Amino acid sequence: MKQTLYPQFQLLLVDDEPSFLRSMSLTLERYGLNNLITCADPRQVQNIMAEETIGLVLLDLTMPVLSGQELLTWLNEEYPDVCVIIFSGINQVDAAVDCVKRGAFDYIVKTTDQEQILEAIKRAIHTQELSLENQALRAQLLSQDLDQADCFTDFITADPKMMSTFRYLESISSSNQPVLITGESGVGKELIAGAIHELSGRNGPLVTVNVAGLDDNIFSDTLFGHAKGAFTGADKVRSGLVESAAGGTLFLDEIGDLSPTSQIKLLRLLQEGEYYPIGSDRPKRIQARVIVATHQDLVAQQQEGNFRKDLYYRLRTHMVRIPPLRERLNDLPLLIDHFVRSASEELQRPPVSVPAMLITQLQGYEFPGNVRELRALIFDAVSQSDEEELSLKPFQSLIGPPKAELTKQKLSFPADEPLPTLTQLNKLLVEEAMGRANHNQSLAARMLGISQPALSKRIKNMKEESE
Ligand SMILES: Nc1ncnc2c1ncn2[C@@H]1O[C@H](COP(=O)(O)OP(=O)(O)OP(=O)(O)O)[C@@H](O)[C@H]1O
Repeated sequence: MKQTLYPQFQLLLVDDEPSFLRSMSLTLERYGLNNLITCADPRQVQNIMAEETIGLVLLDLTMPVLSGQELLTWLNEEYPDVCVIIFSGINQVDAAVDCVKRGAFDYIVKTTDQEQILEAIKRAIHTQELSLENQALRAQLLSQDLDQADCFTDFITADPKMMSTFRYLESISSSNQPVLITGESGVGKELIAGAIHELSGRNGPLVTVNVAGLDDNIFSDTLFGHAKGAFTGADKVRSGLVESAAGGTLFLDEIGDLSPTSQIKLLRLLQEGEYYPIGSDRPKRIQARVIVATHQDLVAQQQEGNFRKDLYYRLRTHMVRIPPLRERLNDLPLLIDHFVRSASEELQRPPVSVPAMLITQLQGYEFPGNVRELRALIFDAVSQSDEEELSLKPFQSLIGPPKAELTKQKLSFPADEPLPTLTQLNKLLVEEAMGRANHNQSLAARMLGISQPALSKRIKNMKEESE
């Protein structure tokens, strides 16, 4: 019968002492870790890595010819997705810190008891499995229908709505018409602008201008440039950013904040394809595609008379809305994993594991700052974490203190009375939470450990049942 191998990727055990290799492989196999390759010659590691599918390397620190440190540095550069655990005969803090800085997942002293060694290995396997699962999911979702999935790799998502947005953006990639990107602050509009630019295959640069707070003179000067002597201080010709973006893309961020006069100039630029540098009567042609973004509701802005209707209609030829994070909570695990990895890399720390309850609890949070807020929280949490688990401190004020453990004593059911049904208990809990939260559904949902839409559905069902 064919033996089942575990884990799904191979573990590579490298040590110049054959006796340690033998005893360690026996121990690992005894605990069901049988997908193992051993190597007593560190010079062979490069070949093995190239030929096999290694997910975790257990590496001896002190070896002749090629030290564990050298190999670790090489592995971290060539195979950054592979976890490396360092084994060493020496119990030295300096050595451990150095290895972690070089990218080791953990540092273990050989004399440490076997349980501890196995725990570290299991943790590394778990981290690696999650990461492979996430990679596979993304690859599957991205490759399914997209022709240019590479252009979207910076935007982490597995959300079906975002996938159809990506497909739409692919379909308009060769258009010269403007694209309007809407969505709350921090949802990733700038990342999407970058993806649109890449998709277009234009050779010129992507030039970004935040137009919020620019008065009309600065807007015109920044975008269109000026002729020599156009105004006091204009002692030489200045070409504007429209010209810098020639052959590429001009991305105007925060377009909802554009002044009324600048709105007319932008409309003319889009309609005529021409502009005048300040102080010049010779028009220039725009040779860039324009992308604009805003977190404002342009329809409401228009109705209030703050944004020109004709400009809005010109801009919305191609329009995409990026949903807020609370509308695509399924992306939370992917995003958390991504930010934990980038934060660990940036802070030069081994990756920490993420407590599963964090994701459940964050599903009740509104994320007013969207992905930008999540990113900042994770970076803060990684910097405050101990070696193994992501610190929950930065999340405490959002998700509340850890839930008190429910004990039988706290729920008292008199033995001589019938038990309440689950439906009754459900109703009681919902009513209690809504009362405590002063009828704020988001807050109540957080107390109950469910999402706000899930609570809203329950309340609706309860109402229907009581009618
Ligand atoms: N889906 C995502 N995957 C990875 N990182 C993301 C994602 N969405 C946003 N980010 C990150 O969150 C931060 C904010 O993103 P970005 O600046 O693109 O948002 P925005 O919608 O343009 O915000 P604003 O309206 O405030 O300009 C950036 O650091 C960005 O890299």
